[in-house]
Amino acid sequence: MTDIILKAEHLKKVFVSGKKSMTAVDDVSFELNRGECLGIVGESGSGKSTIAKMITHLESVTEGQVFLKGKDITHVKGKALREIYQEIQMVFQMPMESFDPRCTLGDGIGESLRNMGISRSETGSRVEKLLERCGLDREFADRYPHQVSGGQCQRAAIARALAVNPEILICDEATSALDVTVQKQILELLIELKQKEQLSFLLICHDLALVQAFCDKVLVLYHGKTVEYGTPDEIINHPKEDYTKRLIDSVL
Ligand SMILES: Nc1ncnc2c1ncn2[C@@H]1O[C@H](COP(=O)(O)OP(=O)(O)OP(=O)(O)O)[C@@H](O)[C@H]1O
Repeated sequence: MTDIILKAEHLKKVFVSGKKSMTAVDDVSFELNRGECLGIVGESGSGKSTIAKMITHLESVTEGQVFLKGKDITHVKGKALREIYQEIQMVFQMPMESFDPRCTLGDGIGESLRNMGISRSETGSRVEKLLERCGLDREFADRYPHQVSGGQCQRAAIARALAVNPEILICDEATSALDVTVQKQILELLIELKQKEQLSFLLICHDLALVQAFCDKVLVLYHGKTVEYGTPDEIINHPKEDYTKRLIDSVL
């Protein structure tokens, strides 16, 4: 039996500004199985990040529902919302910008642990383990964001996301700002986390080669609507819709 960890049903987001309204996401549904990766692809402005933001409550949901392990989390607040933050973490495109330049990477990675009341020494040893899990030596804990490369900083950002032991990682263009070799190394890290630790992923990206290598299912968005939803082989090698064909031609 498949174990559905995250499910979206008929998600809709309308942004309202004065008298104008704009539908960014329109009737999007998907399922993410535990230990799998769902890729969300589509041109700029198609609504990919808005979906991630609705799931993580950075944006409210206009219509539809989000279920985490069967529980409706669409409108939860307070303690229940804090629990969701522990289960679902995000990794963004610009790792340098996501760390405070005045703090060491170790401080950044350990912040959520200290907020949970974990002692400084226990936090320190957990940070070292997290760094090692993400392929960085423990001495990186003492470095500042400007003292590491983009790839190392992204590893540290993944370590920070993993600190609260989440079950789902949402990677929003997490490798886009990195050069090709480093992208591959980060992808290998994500594959390891998926295979060894049964982490589940939502991968928002433009890179269909990455989608092919890493995703179990793919959702293609166009103007906020689902164009296709299937396996990478179905979507990339046998696209049914013209939009998907054009998208593939433009990036492969
Ligand atoms: N807070 C907001 N207020 C109004 N409109 C917004 C807001 N956030 C996003 N939008 C609009 O919603 C649409 C979808 O944006 P979104 O960021 O989800 O696209 P995307 O597919 O992630 O794009 P990209 O690949 O460029 O990051 C865009 O037209 C965008 O301008």
